[in-house]
Amino acid sequence: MRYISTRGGTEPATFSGVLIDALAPDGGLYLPQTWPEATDWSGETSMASAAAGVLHLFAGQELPLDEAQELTEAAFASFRHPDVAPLKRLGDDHLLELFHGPTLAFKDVALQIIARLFERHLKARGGHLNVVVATSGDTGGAAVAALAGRENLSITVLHPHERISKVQRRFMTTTGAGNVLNLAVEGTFDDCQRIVKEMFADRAFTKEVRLGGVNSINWARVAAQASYYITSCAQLGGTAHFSVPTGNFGDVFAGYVAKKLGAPVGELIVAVNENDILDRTLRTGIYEKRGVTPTSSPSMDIEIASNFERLLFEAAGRDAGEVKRAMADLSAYGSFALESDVLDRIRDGFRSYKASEADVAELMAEVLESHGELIDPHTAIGLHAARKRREDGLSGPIVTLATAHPAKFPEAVQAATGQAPQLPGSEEELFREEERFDILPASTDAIKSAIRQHALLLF
Ligand SMILES: Cc1ncc(COP(=O)(O)O)c(C=O)c1O
Ligand SMILES: N[C@@H](CCOP(=O)(O)O)C(=O)O
Repeated sequence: MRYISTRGGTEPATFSGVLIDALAPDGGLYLPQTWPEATDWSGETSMASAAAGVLHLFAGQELPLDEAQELTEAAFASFRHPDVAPLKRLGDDHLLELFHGPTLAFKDVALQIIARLFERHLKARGGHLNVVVATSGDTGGAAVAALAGRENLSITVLHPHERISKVQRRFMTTTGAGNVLNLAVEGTFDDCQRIVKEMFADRAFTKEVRLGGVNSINWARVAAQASYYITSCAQLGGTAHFSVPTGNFGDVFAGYVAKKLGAPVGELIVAVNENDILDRTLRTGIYEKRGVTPTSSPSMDIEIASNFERLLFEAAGRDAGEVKRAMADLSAYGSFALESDVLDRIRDGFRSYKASEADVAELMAEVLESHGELIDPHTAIGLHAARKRREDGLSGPIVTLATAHPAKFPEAVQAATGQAPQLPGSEEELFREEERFDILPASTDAIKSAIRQHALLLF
């Protein structure tokens, strides 16, 4: 299996190459050169086995199946639930709980795997890697939990200053590990992501510090996340639709990948908060930036949905020219227009719904009252969209991805429900440990020099 860039400017790369590169050298995102033949996943109810199967499919002999299985079992050993991602029934709704990992969000699934893929790669090839990650709250914590203290790896996390929850921040800033650097950027998540992409675009810098990435720009992230779509369909015994709380479009794109691999994934519902750029795009065909508003679901306060580029490439018949045109328009004018045939192809598999802040609070309260369960604001947005879609006539099971534990957003959950969510287990220690982070302007040069200094201390 080889990988190509959505912008068409790179030689086909190997799975390891893509794992280490993260972003393609031409600024595009990697995708398999061709999709593998569809597989029958109907018996695949185990997360470790599904994830191993997917990784082996995409890596081929670079990661034999038995080694992949060992790796995914080790990755999920720290999860609090024996099923890793249990599927739960709530009246007419299905919730896929993806928050039983070390940092209580779905990001743990792929990050625990990627850390082990990196370690395996560095053991075989030598050298070190300075990982950089942009976060709107959850990827950062999951990456820190997965990489803190690992040999030959360092991690720098950029989060938007004062735009994430305290619990999210503490997951990143309290490890005390020497290989972790936290930078609070005076800007939005989109600024953090832009800075990461600008650093990757500077090939001299990338080589100098051996830059690595674990955001969903990294193909291995998206591939690993396809596994829970596969296990959900297997557990439900056939076709399932999915409602996905969406920001950077990585998770919902993983559903598209699972479908490409042969899993009976039905419709993919893009559930968004008041930062509704994706909903507007699916409705009008115009992707247009209007600025980001802070909401009670901060992880989804995103305007540049990085992985939409992968879908655009697919829907445009893999025309890299079309992708380059759209991305150039986005940076020059803050918007781009989809051709009508491209929009039709996207609408063929995807629908979108937006939840207001009032919808989110109302639904959190209703779920507590009707089912005695607390859900987090991101999950509430997914559930809201699933219910709307059912009202609009979609039949068959709709699985809502429960992407975070309610205790990551205690203020929002308590304000909506009157109940304070409890952190499971020893995470309460989070509030005893001292935080370590520096505040920096949203300047790529300032971040680069912080990374250089950190790397010099370590390697
Ligand atoms: C809790 C939570 N829900 C939903 C999302 C959105 O996922 P994606 O960015 O893959 O669209 C995120 C951020 O990634 C998140 O942290
Ligand atoms: N919501 C994310 C934003 C980064 O998304 P990623 O999937 O590209 O890592 C977060 O919580 O950090």
